[in-house]
Amino acid sequence: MSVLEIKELVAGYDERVLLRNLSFLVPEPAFVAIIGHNGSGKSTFLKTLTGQVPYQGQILVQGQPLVTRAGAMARSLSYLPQKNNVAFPIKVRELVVMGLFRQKRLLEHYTASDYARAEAMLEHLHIAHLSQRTFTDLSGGEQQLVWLAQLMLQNAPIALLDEPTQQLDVYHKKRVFDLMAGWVREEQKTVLCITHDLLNLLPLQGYLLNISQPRPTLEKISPEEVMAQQHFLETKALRNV
Ligand SMILES: Nc1ncnc2c1ncn2[C@@H]1O[C@H](COP(=O)(O)OP(=O)(O)OP(=O)(O)O)[C@@H](O)[C@H]1O
Repeated sequence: MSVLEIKELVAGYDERVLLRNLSFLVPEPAFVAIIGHNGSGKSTFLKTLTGQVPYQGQILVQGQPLVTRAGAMARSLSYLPQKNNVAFPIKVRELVVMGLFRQKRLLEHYTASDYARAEAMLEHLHIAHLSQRTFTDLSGGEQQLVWLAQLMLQNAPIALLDEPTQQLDVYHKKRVFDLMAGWVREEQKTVLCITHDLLNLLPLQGYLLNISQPRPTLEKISPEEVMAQQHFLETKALRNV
């Protein structure tokens, strides 16, 4: 059974089709970098997978059509949007422990062992020192790392990430890509990650999906392929602008 299969997907907004006849198959757990020009439809694609955008065609998640499995979908997919606002002061550890929500019943309290798992995840991401801080006081980059900790705690088989390294410094960009690659390798997760940081992809194993291409397909990551796609993006303007 494949992890994710997309067949002839067409999606977009009123009057405006952004994704046309997109087809690809992720046969086994893998890292997939989704690249493309600004406005090419990368976020729209992840929103389609999370049921926020209407579509035609077929989306099979672990062999099952997306439409028929609204409840099950919550367990299969985790999603980190590009903008994720928190309007009230909350401690970092409280936000991270919420990653366990799938395993809880409504209004069930988080236990000491849940908090221990949240703290261990913060440790894994090297941000244990932020645990007691108020989330809204953190820098943009620190906040991104906290969201990543929450997402990883969700432990879904497929993680969808919309530019998770956008606000990070060069050290943390590299670290987050290493973490995602390790997650695929060691925990057999599938990661679909939107990024403009093509050079950070060079050492990784996995695939590129360039949404700006007329017929996007999964291309194996290699230095040559990364450079070819970088050249394509540098020299070709977005078609429908
Ligand atoms: N809810 C919406 N209704 C109408 N148009 C929208 C909506 N959301 C996004 N768009 C438009 O769809 C296009 C694609 O947006 P999308 O966010 O998917 O691009 P992207 O490839 O993720 O871009 P970026 O690299 O800049 O994040 C944009 O032109 C955007 O303005």
